[in-house]
Parts: sequence; C-alpha cells; structure tokens
Amino acid sequence: MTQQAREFARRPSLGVAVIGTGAMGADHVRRIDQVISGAHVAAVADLDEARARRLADTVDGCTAYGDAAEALAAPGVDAVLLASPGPAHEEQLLAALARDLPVLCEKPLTPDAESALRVLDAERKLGRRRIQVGFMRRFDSEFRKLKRLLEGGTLGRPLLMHCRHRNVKVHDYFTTSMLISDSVVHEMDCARWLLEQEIAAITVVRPRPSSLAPDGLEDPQVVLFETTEGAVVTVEMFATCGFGYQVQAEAVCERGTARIGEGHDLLVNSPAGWGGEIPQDFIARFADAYDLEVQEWVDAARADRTTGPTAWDGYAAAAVCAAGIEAQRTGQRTAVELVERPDFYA
Ligand SMILES: NC(=O)c1ccc[n+]([C@@H]2O[C@H](COP(=O)([O-])OP(=O)(O)OC[C@H]3O[C@@H](n4cnc5c(N)ncnc54)[C@H](O)[C@@H]3O)[C@@H](O)[C@H]2O)c1
Ligand SMILES: O[C@H]1[C@H](O)[C@@H](O)[C@H](O)[C@@H](O)[C@H]1O
Repeated sequence: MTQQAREFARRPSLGVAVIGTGAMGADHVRRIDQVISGAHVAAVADLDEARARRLADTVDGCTAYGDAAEALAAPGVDAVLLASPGPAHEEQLLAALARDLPVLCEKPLTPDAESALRVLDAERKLGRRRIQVGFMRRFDSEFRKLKRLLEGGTLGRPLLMHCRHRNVKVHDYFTTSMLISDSVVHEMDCARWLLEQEIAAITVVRPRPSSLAPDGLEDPQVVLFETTEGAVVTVEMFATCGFGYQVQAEAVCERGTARIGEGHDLLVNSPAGWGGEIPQDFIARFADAYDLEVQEWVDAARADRTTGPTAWDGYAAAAVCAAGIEAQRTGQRTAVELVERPDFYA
C-alpha cells in the first residue's frame, strides 16, 4: 500500500443517508453495506416508513425515518444518496445543498428543466459542486470501451448511433411521458457523453402500442436526436418487452462501426442448443457499473471532491426531456432549448 493509500484508508467512514428504499434504494443500501469500502449506511428514509424500517433492520447502526429532512439532519450523516422518484428530487437536493452535503442523485436530476435550473442555481450559490447524477452507464465497462474508441478517432467521426433500450416491465405508476423522462433520459446522457455534443432537436415516432403494455401506456416508441454538430441518434424504447433487459448501442462512424450490449458474456453449447442468458433488470445488467459509480462517489466525497456526471449534465438531459415530451404530444420535430452553460460547469 502506498503512503497516500494508507492515509486515505485512515479517513473516517462516510455516513450515508439513503432516501427512498424501493428497488434502487434497497440495492444501494446493500452495496454500501456489503460491497464497497469507505462508507456505511447511517440512515434511511422513505414516505413508507415501515419499508424504511424493514431495510434499516438489516444494517448495523442504521436508523429509519419517514421524512427525508429528518434523515439529512440525523447524527452521523455526512452525505446523501437520493433514490426517491424524480419528482421528489428537487426538494431533497435543495435540502442537501443547504446542509452542504455531497449528493449522489439517481437519475433524473429532476423531471423538468425549470426545477433542474433551480438546482443549478442553488449549487452555484453554494459555490462548489456537490451533486453527482446517477447516470451509471458512464461507469459501465462496455460503454467506457466505446467512449475510448470514439475518443481515439480510429473509426473517424461518428455519424449515427442506433440504440435499443428494452425493459421487461415497468412500475405501475409509469406513464407515457416517463418513457422519455425516466428511460430515454439515459440515451440522452450517453449521446451527449459519447459524442461530446449537445442535443439540438428531438422527434418521437409512435408505432402501434403493444397489446401487452398496461392500459394507457403507449409503448414502444422510437426517438430520434439530432446533435449540434449534425450526428443523428435513434433510440428504440420498449419498456414492457416482457423478455429481458437490453441496452444496446451501435456507433456508425466514417470508417467503421462499433456495437455494445450484445450480451455475449457467457455462451453455452449444450445438447438442447446454444445461447446465453438475458438479464431481467437493470440491477443485474449494470451491477458492476453501480458498484463503481457509488465507490467513486464515496472516494470523492471522502477527499472533499465531486466527480462524475454533474448537475449540468442532469439539467441538459432534463431540457432534452422537456422537448421530447412536447415532441411526443405534437408528433413534430422539436428544438431543444438550453441555457448557456455557466463557467462553473465548464
Ligand atoms: N440508474 C438506474 O439504472 C436506475 C434504475 C432504477 C431506478 N432509478 C431511479 O431511482 C429512483 C427510484 O426508483 P425505484 O425504481 O427505486 O423506485 P421505487 O418506486 O421502487 O422506490 C421509490 C421509493 O421512494 C419512496 N418515496 C417516494 N416519495 C418519497 C419522498 N418524497 N421521500 C422519501 N421517499 C419517497 C417510495 O415510497 C418508494 O419506496 C428514480 O429516480 C429512478 O429513476 C435509476
Ligand atoms: O428507472 C429505470 C432505470 O433508469 C433503468 O435503467 C431504465 O432502463 C428504465 O427504463 C427506467 O425506468
């Protein structure tokens, strides 16, 4: 161990309050408690206090609350992980910033651009970046390989990207606009990050809905982004495909193409045939990415730094979502309105 690593290990463990103890919150609590190093779960909070209590009972020294504000003010809380639904994020982010706590906020930063701008303002007033947004694909090894390949330039400029984003099923509170603001928001962030361009316009095309989608959910949809430098990204979003969790992307460049997400992890030949397994949800598909994301957040917070996707990235995606929801409604190509990027987020 180097001297620097020894010093780092001596720093006190980060006490984390996890807000929202549903699917993602419970998985992050398990991760902080059992997988990563340098942090412990000091508090959990959920509007459903009984759910929070059941989870707290599985972790030594963890207290449950029915209110996020109480958890943020609890003794031993040094940082916050928000895993409540998007509409609750603004209030909880502002409360965390008011206490100058580092925050890992599950995507989306907020569900609309106006509230995202209010969060940016609060962070700028605080005078230092405190928010990391949970765009976990940036921590996935396949996405990182694709990013490095595109940066290396051997394939020339990327012209097109084709993405497929399929979920087995969705929560019963899922709506057609959430296909954009909760699901395609990942492709918005990936496109911005991989291509290093903003998204200038968005179009949404709706095939006939699957008869297996819940009533009122117009699923699947095809979404097209045009970037500021003229690249085009297509996204098939199918949130109730029923058979597996698939996130795939193919970049088409001037001198070649590159694909990720084909799921070629383990291929088995057997008397019954050949093939592999399809993960059934994001928790299985992105397990390693979430581990790395949370570990990097904890390491940065313990060193009094902030890393990863910023509140600006969260706002930029929210602005594309706003245009996307409008495009869904009108069926028209819709321009994205983005405020000028403050130097604070350069
Ligand atoms: N990065 C990813 O791949 C990924 C995957 C799933 C979910 N998410 C995000 O994580 C967040 C949570 O999603 P989920 O699937 O775990 O949802 P969920 O519905 O399973 O859990 C949300 C929990 O938050 C609680 N809650 C609601 N309002 C609250 C409030 N104001 N304060 C405290 N608790 C509140 C609910 O009672 C529920 O227990 C969302 O922002 C979602 O978009 C991200
Ligand atoms: O909240 C979830 C999560 O972000 C998943 O990664 C995505 O695949 C789903 O579509 C979305 O509903």
